[in-house]
Amino acid sequence: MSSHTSPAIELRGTSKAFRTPSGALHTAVKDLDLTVGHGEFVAVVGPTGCGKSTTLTLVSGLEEPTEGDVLVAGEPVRGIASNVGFVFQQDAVFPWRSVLSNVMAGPRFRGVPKAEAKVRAREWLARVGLSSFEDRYPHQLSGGQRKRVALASTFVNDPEILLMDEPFSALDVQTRALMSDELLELWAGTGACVVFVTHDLEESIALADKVVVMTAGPATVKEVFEIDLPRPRKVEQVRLEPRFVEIYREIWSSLGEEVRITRERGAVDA
Ligand SMILES: Nc1ncnc2c1ncn2[C@@H]1O[C@H](COP(=O)(O)OP(=O)(O)OP(=O)(O)O)[C@@H](O)[C@H]1O
Repeated sequence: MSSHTSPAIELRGTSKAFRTPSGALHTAVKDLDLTVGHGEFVAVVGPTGCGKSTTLTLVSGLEEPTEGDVLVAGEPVRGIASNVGFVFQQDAVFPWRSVLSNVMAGPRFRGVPKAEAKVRAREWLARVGLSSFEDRYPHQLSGGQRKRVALASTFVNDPEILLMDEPFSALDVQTRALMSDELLELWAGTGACVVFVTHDLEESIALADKVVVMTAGPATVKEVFEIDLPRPRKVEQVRLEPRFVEIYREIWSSLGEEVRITRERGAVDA
């Protein structure tokens, strides 16, 4: 039974090793301890290839840890749970379904009657500003609009946990800032906790309550920074504040070191 006295997500001494095609073991995540509270927005930053996505796949139940525990609401993760939503870099939309049908799909799969699923889908389409696009197909939308469909399709299922893996990295800079603001607005009303993986330190500070810096691979938590910027935030405004710049410098001095280690390894491997 899940309990609100337990954190939303807890990884304890978690490791994950993959068998490579040559038969060797590759450790992607090692002795990782991480706690995410209910309703908390946590961003995870780290050098490329360090194990950020693997950490998300462990929380999602798509992969099992080799060692240690992965708990959601105090219970070990077994398979993909229905209270977890995902948004990835690639838009997880059905190309053959209209916008409305895409947003209805999650509730329909969960057994919600068609009429009710339609009402809920329309509510979320209104919130992401796509009411007049409900009959369109994904290929008839811009990248930002497709991302809004993906967000509506995720939030319509009332997820308690939202896992996001570089969701906005394929978007242009302006659309990216708009989507970040929209995400904050959508999230604010839900009480869901978010784990948001990104390469972009500015994005992580603008969005999150906590920024987790991962080490050069295998991933483990190096440092956790509390982001004491007030909410509600607008990403384009908050990044100009002196406190933002201070936090950026502080985190970069930790993250930059791991990025350098990763680069130097790359130079040696080359
Ligand atoms: N299924 C797999 N089999 C073998 N190795 C894997 C597998 N999945 C990931 N890896 C390896 O584990 C390491 C961590 O990968 P992961 O995708 O978690 O990193 P990341 O930090 O998300 O990377 P990026 O920032 O570049 O997206 C990498 O070296 C990757 O090659």
